[in-house]
Amino acid sequence: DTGSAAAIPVNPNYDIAYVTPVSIGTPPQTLHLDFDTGSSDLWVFSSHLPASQIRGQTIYVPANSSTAKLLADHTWSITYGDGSASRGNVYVDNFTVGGLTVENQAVQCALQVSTSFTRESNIDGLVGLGFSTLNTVVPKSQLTFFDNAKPHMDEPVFTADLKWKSEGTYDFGFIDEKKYTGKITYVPVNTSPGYWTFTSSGYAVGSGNFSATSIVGIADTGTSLVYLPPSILTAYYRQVEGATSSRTYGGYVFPCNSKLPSFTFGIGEARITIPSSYISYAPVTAGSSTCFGGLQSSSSLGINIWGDVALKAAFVVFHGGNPPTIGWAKK
Ligand SMILES: O[C@H]1CN[C@@H](c2nc(-c3ccc(C(F)(F)F)cc3)no2)C1
Repeated sequence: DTGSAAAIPVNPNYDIAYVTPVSIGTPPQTLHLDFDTGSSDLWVFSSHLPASQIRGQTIYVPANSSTAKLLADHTWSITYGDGSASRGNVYVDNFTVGGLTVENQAVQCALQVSTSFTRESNIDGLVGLGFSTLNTVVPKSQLTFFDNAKPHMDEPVFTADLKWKSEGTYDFGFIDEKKYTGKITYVPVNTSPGYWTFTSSGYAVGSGNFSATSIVGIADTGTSLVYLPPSILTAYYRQVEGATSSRTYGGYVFPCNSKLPSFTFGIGEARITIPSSYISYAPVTAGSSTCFGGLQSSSSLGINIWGDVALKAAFVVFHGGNPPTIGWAKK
């Protein structure tokens, strides 16, 4: 089996997150979910939520699905990197992404979501594509959509082709040669942390020399920006007129009309270059002439994160073989 579905920016001006249409249950209920390789819970806004916590999201109503079954006495609770959170109970139902169906997928129904989820009216929930060891369902943890689908897939892979301010694609079960140029460079993945953790071979700022240095980080489709060690940030932003690390805005900001260098990172011998336009991420507040950078410091996170600002510069293969690997190609 294979599947292919759109990755649609939730905001027309800034790539805060991407959502993908999925079908759940019988008859199918279509929701738009944020595919997140940095977590492993599949949860949705549901009919169990108080109306006060719903603001335009589409909800999943298990009672309206003839194939929904409650997973009795199972609950879940999750908190994301930005402090947003949700919790609830668990059903199993048919779950389809771009023509690829998993029967008896655990669909975690929200009974409570934090205000940041309520405010994000274009996200109806998340599909975790991390390793199933991170799933929060108790007393028995559940498998991700990818783990459930893998045995039925032509190849045990999914690919991310995210795009700057436009619609990209998530493919499941096959690698579309038309979506990239040159070759795909695969590197090992350390699955122990439960994320797609790999080691980049170094970086370069603009047209400067490549600095060969191992950067351990995660490929996280659910994170908007790139978070790297302070030394790399200093090397980058010292090339940007008027750039400062702002306590007010919680990161590097600069005048929106400043000229920005590109940023290149290494995958083995291969090089992926993030264009400067991706790094001038967004005005700090609507209409401001001060912009927030797409590269920020990971010093407060304890982990380096290659989020959407990096991922959308490449075609990325999440290969769920034994052992799993991650592949990067230019496009
Ligand atoms: O936890 C790490 C795993 N991947 C990262 C992630 N973060 C979110 C997220 C999505 C939507 C929202 C909200 F709608 F604004 F509330 C908040 C966070 N999804 O994946 C961080």
